[in-house]
Amino acid sequence: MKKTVKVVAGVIENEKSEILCALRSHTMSIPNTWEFPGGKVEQDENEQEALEREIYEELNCTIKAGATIHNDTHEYEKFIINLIIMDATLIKGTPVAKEHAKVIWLPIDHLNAIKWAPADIPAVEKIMKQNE
Ligand SMILES: Nc1nc2c([nH]c(=O)n2[C@H]2C[C@H](O)[C@@H](COP(=O)(O)OP(=O)(O)OP(=O)(O)O)O2)c(=O)[nH]1
Repeated sequence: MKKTVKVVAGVIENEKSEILCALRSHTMSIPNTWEFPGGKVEQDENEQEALEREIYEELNCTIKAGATIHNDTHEYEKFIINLIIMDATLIKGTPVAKEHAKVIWLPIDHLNAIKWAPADIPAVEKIMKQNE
């Protein structure tokens, strides 16, 4: 049976209404695809805590996790992901790619110009639709 992995990811918006997008490196799982930064929820932490921890570890900045905007499952070849995407507010610092190949800020109406991890596609469509 495939394992289900619970992953939190953040939609971080800047003052120009651009969204932070992160490129998974060739050494990561699901390589060379774009994602909302975040990661797996560990035991003994809630979803907000997990997101705030992951963003600090991966991007060296402090965020406050907000409302959940997407919560769905997607079946990959090797595992099932429960992807929970939350709004996030940058509190301190500037995001720096410590583990990703790079990070970029994209206007919402350009989000579909990059190749997203398959589990993210419905969320990207939802975010773009809400912005129309
Ligand atoms: N952070 C994040 N991960 C995502 C997204 N969409 C998506 O399919 N994923 C997948 C990629 C990874 O397989 C998993 C997140 O785990 P992780 O960020 O801790 O990745 P990792 O490279 O340490 O994981 P792994 O190699 O041990 O599998 O969820 C997303 O938007 N954000």
